[in-house]
Amino acid sequence: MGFTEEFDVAVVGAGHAGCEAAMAAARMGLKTALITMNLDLIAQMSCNPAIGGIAKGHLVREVDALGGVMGVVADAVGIQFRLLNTSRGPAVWSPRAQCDKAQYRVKMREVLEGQRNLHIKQAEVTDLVLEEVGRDQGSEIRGRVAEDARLVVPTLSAQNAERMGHPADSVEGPGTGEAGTRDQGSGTSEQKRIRKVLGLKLRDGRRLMARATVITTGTFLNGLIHCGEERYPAGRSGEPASVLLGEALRRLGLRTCRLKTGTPPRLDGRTIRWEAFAEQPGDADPTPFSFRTTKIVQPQVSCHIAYTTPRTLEIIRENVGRSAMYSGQIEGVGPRYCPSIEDKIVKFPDKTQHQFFLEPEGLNTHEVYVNGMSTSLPMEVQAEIVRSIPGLEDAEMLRPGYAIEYDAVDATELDRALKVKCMEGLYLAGQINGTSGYEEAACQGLMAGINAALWVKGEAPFTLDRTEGYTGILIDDLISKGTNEPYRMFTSRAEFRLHLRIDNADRRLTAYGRKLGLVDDATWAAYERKQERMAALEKLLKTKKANAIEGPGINHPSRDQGPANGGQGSKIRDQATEDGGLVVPTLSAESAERMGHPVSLVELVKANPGATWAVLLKRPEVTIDRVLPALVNELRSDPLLVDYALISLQHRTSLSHLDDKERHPDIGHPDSILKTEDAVARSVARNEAKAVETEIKFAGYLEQQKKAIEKLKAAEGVRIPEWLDYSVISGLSREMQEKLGRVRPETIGQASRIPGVTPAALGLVHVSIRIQGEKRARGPEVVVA
Ligand SMILES: Cc1cc2nc3c(=O)[nH]c(=O)nc-3n(C[C@H](O)[C@H](O)[C@H](O)COP(=O)(O)OP(=O)(O)OC[C@H]3O[C@@H](n4cnc5c(N)ncnc54)[C@H](O)[C@@H]3O)c2cc1C
Ligand SMILES: NC(=O)c1ccc[n+]([C@@H]2O[C@H](COP(=O)([O-])OP(=O)(O)OC[C@H]3O[C@@H](n4cnc5c(N)ncnc54)[C@H](O)[C@@H]3O)[C@@H](O)[C@H]2O)c1
Repeated sequence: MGFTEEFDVAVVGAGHAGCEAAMAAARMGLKTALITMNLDLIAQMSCNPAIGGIAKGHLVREVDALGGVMGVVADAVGIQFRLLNTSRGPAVWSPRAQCDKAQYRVKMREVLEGQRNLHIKQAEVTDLVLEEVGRDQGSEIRGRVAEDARLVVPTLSAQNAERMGHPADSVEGPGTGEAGTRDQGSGTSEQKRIRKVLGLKLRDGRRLMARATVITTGTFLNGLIHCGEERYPAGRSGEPASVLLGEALRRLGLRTCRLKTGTPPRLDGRTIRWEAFAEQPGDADPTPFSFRTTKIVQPQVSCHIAYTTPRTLEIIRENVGRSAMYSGQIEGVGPRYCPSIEDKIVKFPDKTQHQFFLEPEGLNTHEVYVNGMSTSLPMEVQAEIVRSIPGLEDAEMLRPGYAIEYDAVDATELDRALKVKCMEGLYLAGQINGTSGYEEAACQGLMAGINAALWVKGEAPFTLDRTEGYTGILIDDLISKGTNEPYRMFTSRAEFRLHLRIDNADRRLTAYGRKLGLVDDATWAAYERKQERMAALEKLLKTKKANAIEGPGINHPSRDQGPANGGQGSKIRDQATEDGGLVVPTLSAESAERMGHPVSLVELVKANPGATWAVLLKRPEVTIDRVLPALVNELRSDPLLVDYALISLQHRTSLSHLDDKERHPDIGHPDSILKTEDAVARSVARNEAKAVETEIKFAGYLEQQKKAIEKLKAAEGVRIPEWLDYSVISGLSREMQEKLGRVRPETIGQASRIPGVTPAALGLVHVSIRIQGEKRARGPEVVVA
């Protein structure tokens, strides 16, 4: 037996899921190992060097609110911040940042190395060390049979076995397991053996024993890269595939599927004729991801917008048969929402051009990411496509695009804690569960790391439901429905969008993070101060009557538009008639006048004598950005509210061009120029104020959603016991038995979201819980001969 080490939690893979999982377990006080193939590629961005974006930004905010690290790291290395979707309501605003890709890795490694209890190791994990602890959920324990996934006999020291709560003799000696059993796709988890993971085998001969394991191997399991007719095994370009671990996981008998994703070519920026493209600068006052970030330190850069030409489309059409995607070479299903360029041309033949973005990969490199041009066409065709775009005639390709196929596990094999149902101590997170995207990976990693730690501590799992966060929605979707294409988060997946905003992620989740031990004292104190600030602002707005107003910018909505006011030609509504995701609560002065509405706040105040600001804020055309300048004196005189006075400051468009001498913030003077850090403070203050506005403006809708949430929670409250036997429920069709048996939903609510499960079937299940429960309580029936 080689060198063996012991840990509480082992995390396999240091991608976006693995980093969060390992940090969470270590911060919860457990001795944690993070094992990854290459230490220099920790938190590598396999593709787009950007974090966030629509709905993904929500996930990053939730990770941050719970005490995760993705937001803090992205803020530290972000080189272009943009708040997306601001022409729509606050429910769907979402932060995005282009990041310095190399710096992201360096910063994440620094964070990991600074964490007590966390041991980072470079190694390839090839196998699991397992023992069998029983069969069927709730069935009797059938003796312990030591075996590993490859049926190589593991041994465990008596001391270690005892520490893990087993009699030492139960794990020594040769295994007698059923050789090579594959229990794949049987549809009835009752038949599955329940096994426990004791540790991991590494390729270098080491063993690493752990009480819980989180596997986060991304696209590496049996990864196969395709570039035109060429194909070869790899985990990502330049990195080996994880073949042995892939085989070991297949032998566990879990249902798996084959998925595909792709990446575009990268260009040398020195060979691009930049003046041919429209520049797209970032926001002047960047919106950070983390509630903890007070300053954006990196110089900010621009991206550029480009379009395909008719010649580009012609080249792709002529060569589409040579794309690995269309030649039949790729079996895996690709991401519908991040299609390759050849996919776009085949699926949308009427579109005459496609937009893409030229994005710098970092501050110290000339490498440029061609966002929107993912492809698996042969390299020479890729070069031709690039050259067909004016401005890229001489562009040199640093790396070609490619597609990759990989194994993913059917997430209906997991419970809500992301634990494999038929295994003890084994958790899966990230792309291995069929998702696509760094943020989708990070939120799962965090939840799996937390739950692995809780399991080791002997505590109940921590789960989130669909009403609490996008993280809860993602996990519920995965474990209830599984996926047969890479799963990506969208705001449209949320039933309660107005309730699940980026601005209130901390209100929704930080108390949980605190309880779990992931939110430190300083963060908690800052969170509490923020709640006080917002409560004070709400109180001011609800009590202060808008009798007389003065101040610059308050009379003309066009002059003081905040980010929510970008919608042009929007229709005014007497009431905000849709949720915050859809309403554009503003109108241009011109159209308001045409429609006979008061556009001047002064006029509005005159027309509503005695009304409080909160009452006026309920009107769609009145926004907090317009109201706060009128309250600047009150804001400045209250230490709790002074930050909100920042909102009335003006700013320059490009922060990176600000000279120190020019920076002289003078709160209350609207023509002051902001310092860089004030720009962040301003965006933070604006988002807080916007949150208060949203709560006031949409109070009616929020109340309605609250009722719907309570209803959903009631359905979630009806638990389906693990012992429920679907096969004996009279009237339940075989199809329903198969669907319910495969997922084994935890609640009636979850059962209702399994595709194809009918209300009638739910009724039968509901009744059977009682009938079978009473039967169990009576005990086995005695048959008298
Ligand atoms: C080519 C490509 C294109 C992509 N395109 C898109 C896209 O278009 N849209 C999109 O949303 N997402 C895309 N992604 C996906 C995005 O990169 C992932 O969703 C995200 O990185 C997943 O995070 P993760 O933590 O699950 O895995 P990863 O970030 O892939 O990390 C996996 C980690 O596991 C380690 N590892 C693997 N096997 C072992 C082993 N046996 N032992 C030890 N360590 C191991 C690896 O070294 C790595 O550190 C793409 C990925 C690739 C590779
Ligand atoms: N699309 C890809 O090719 C790709 C590749 C690798 C990874 N990913 C994963 O997906 C996520 C990003 O994918 P995506 O394509 O949906 O989102 P994105 O972040 O690239 O784009 C989100 C939205 O912003 C717009 N947008 C794109 N680039 C922009 C820019 N430079 N500035 C401003 N707006 C821009 C897009 O049109 C889209 O509406 C990443 O978080 C990553 O996990 C995507």
